[in-house]
Amino acid sequence: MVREFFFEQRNHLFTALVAECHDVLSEAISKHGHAVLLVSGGTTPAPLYEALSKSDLNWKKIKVALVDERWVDGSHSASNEALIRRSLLINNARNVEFVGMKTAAATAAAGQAETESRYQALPQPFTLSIVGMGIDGHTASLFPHAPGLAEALSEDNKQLTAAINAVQSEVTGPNTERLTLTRNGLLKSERIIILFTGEDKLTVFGKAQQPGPVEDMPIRALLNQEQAPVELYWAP
Ligand SMILES: O=C(O)[C@H](O)[C@@H](O)[C@H](O)[C@H](O)COP(=O)(O)O
Repeated sequence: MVREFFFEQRNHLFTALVAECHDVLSEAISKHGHAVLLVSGGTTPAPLYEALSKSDLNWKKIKVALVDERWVDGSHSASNEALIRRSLLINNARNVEFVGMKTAAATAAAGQAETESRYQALPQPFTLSIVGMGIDGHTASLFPHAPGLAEALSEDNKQLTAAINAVQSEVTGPNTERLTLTRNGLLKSERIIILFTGEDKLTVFGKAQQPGPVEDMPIRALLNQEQAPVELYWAP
């Protein structure tokens, strides 16, 4: 069951979402002495990250890691690590511990083992994962019918991360080589927040909430489960 939070304006959405992220992370620090925030890339979340970077959280107690990454260098315009460094690891959050996914390996598949060991070293459960959704129903880098998807979605796959080659997707652009949290990696979060905007994506999300193959709309992996509470934050 997804708790849905709809807003008439995006600025109202981001104001509310910053407050929730602040409360969730603060509560985790109070309870566990630390918090783990997993963040996605894309064009939507930067206002959230910029506002969150100014909040008075105890950032020394927080680890930030990626939900997924395009297999490009940190200097590349498509790098999610670069997005996070310029939009979240600034202001009060400028010194927060950050765990990236990209390694020196030539491909995501070759780099996955090193990235997996980085993520296995993160405290579990993760506190909060912020994920987006593409118009094709993907989330993280779990793209419909992509090579590597079945393994990444498998309930038997205990790996936290997987390599995906999103060659079929019409939304990835040239950066099809991806490293992503798996279904089970995502469900290690105490809370998952799905963040997207626009009427078109809301229509797609409504379709994803209907019965159908998870391979057709991989965001269904987050909807058809009882392990991690999921919230949707949406505005037009
Ligand atoms: O690496 C990425 O691009 C993201 O992790 C990806 O999963 C993103 O959340 C969706 O593609 C939505 O992207 P937009 O916010 O740009 O629509």
